[in-house]
Amino acid sequence: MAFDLVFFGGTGDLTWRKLMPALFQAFRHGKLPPGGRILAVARDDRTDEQYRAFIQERFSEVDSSKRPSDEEFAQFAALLHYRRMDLSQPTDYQGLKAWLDERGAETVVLYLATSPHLFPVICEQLGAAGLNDSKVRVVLEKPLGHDLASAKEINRVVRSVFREEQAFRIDHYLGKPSVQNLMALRFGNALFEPLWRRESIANIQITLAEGLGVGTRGDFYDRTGALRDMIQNHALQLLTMIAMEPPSSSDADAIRDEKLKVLKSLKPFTATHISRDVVRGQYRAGTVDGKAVPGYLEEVKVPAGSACETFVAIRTEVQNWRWAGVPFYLRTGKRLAARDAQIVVNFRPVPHPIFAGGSRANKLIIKLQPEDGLELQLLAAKGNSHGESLTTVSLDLDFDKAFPSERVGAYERLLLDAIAGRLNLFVRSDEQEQAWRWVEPILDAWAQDSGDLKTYAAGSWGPPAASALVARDGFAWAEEE
Ligand SMILES: NC(=O)C1=CN([C@@H]2O[C@H](COP(=O)(O)OP(=O)(O)OC[C@H]3O[C@@H](n4cnc5c(N)ncnc54)[C@H](OP(=O)(O)O)[C@@H]3O)[C@@H](O)[C@H]2O)C=CC1
Ligand SMILES: O=C1O[C@H](COP(=O)(O)O)[C@@H](O)[C@H](O)[C@H]1O
Repeated sequence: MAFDLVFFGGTGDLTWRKLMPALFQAFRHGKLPPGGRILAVARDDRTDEQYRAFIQERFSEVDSSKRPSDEEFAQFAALLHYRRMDLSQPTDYQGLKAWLDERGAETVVLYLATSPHLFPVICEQLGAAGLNDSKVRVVLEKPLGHDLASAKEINRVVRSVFREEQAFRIDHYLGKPSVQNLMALRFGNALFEPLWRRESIANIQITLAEGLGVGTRGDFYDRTGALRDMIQNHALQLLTMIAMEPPSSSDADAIRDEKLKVLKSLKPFTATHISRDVVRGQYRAGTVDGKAVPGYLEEVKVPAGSACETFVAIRTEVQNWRWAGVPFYLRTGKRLAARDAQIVVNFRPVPHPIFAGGSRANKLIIKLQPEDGLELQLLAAKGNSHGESLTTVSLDLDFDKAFPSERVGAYERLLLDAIAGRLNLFVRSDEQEQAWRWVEPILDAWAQDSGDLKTYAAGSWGPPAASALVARDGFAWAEEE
C-alpha cells in the first residue's frame, strides 16, 4: 500500500525527537508499508539533502539502541523529502497538492505537528485545496486547543473538512504497550472483573511522575501547565480505561463510547471541590539523582514570577453504580523523585481479619513506565511460628521480559495505525471535549486566583498537601505506605 506521510512542523522538536525516530524504528522492524514517502514541511528553505542531514544529525540525540548506522540511515533517508510552505498562506497548499497528486498514493496521512493555533487554518486550507478526500487522514497532535472553546472550534473546523473517521487525535499514552495491556488485563481475563467495583476496591491512584524539568520548552510549558499537559489527556484517558464498562467489541467506537460514559460520570467541580480536592504545585531548586537542579522560575524562557503549575494532584469520583464512593486520585508533575507512571488499585482489606497483620489489603500495581508490568500484592504466612504476622508478597510480571524484542514504542505503533487507518488508539472529539469540560472549572478558578499555588523541592514527591489529600480519606500514596 503506497502511502504519503506529511509532517506539518517537519523541523520541530516533536518531529525530530519523537516522530522520525519512531518511523525509523518501524522501517528497521520492516513494518513500514513499502512504497512510502515522508514529506516534512516548514517555512525554512531547505533541499531534501539538507533536511536529511538535519535529521541524521538529530539522531545523535536519540537513545543509542535506536540510532541508525550510516548504512541504515542512507536507506531510510531515501524516503525523506522536504518542502517549504507557510501554512498560513492558502497559495502554498496548491503546490503540496500537486506534489501528492503527481504520484497519487493510495493513502495520504497529514500529521499536524505544529502549535494547535494553526490547526483551524491548516484544515480549512486542506479542504480548500481538495486535500480531504477519502484517502486522506489527518493526525492531530495534542494538545487540541487550550480550553473547551478552542477545542470545539478546532473540532468544528476538522468536521467541516473531514469525516470523523478521517481524524486521528493522538494521545501517545494510548500507544504505549503497557496501556494496551491494561485493556488486555481487564477485558481479556475473567479473573479481575468480579472484583473490579466498589465492593472490592477501596481507591485507585494514577501517578504520572517525571524526573525531568521543563528543559528548553519553558515558554511552551508556561502557557500550558501540568493540568492541560498531562491531566486533561493522558491521566484522564488512563482513568477511562480503568473505570469503563466492558465494551461490546474491540471496535474503535465501542471502546470510545464506553470511555466517554466514564468522562461524563466524573464528579463535576464546584469552587468548594476545587479548593478541597485539587492541589497544584511548582518546583523549587532541589536535588535529582544527586545533582542540584534549578527551580521552575530559574528555567530558560520561564517568565519571572510565573504561577504556572508543574504539579497537580486531584481527588475525583466516578459517579455510577460500579464506582460510587471510590476515590480516584490523579497525580502528575515535573521534577519529581522518579520517572514513574503507574496505576495502583488498592483493594479493600478482608472484612474480619483473623491473622495478625491481616488488616492490610491486596494491591494491584499496573506499571506503565519505566517498567512495563504487573505486580499483585498478596498476604502470606511464612509458616515459621505460631501467631506470626502475615507478610506481603508479590506476584511480579515483567512484560519486557515476557515479550522480548516484540515491544513497539508508542509513536511507532500510532504512526503505523494511522497509516493503516486503525482508529482504536485515537481519541474521538466528544471524549476530548468532555475532558476539557471537566478540567475547565479548575482552569477558570486558577485564572482568577493563583494564591493556592504550593511549592515543592525538585526531587520530592510534590507538595505535602498532595499527601494530605489522600490521608484525609484514610489512605496514602503507594510510596508513603
Ligand atoms: N515536542 C514534544 O515532545 C511534544 C510536542 N507536542 C505538541 O506538538 C506540537 C509541536 O511541538 P514542537 O515540535 O515542540 O514545536 P516546535 O516549535 O519545535 O516546532 C514547530 C514546527 O512548526 C513549524 N511552523 C510553525 N509555524 C509554521 C507556519 N506558519 N508554516 C509552516 N510551518 C510552521 C516550525 O517550523 P518553522 O518555524 O521553521 O516554519 C516547526 O517545524 C505542539 O502543539 C506541542 O504541544 C506534543 C507532545 C510532545
Ligand atoms: O505529552 C507529554 O508527555 C510527556 C511525557 O511523555 P512520556 O511518554 O515520556 O511519559 C511530557 O514530558 C510532556 O510535557 C507532555 O507534553
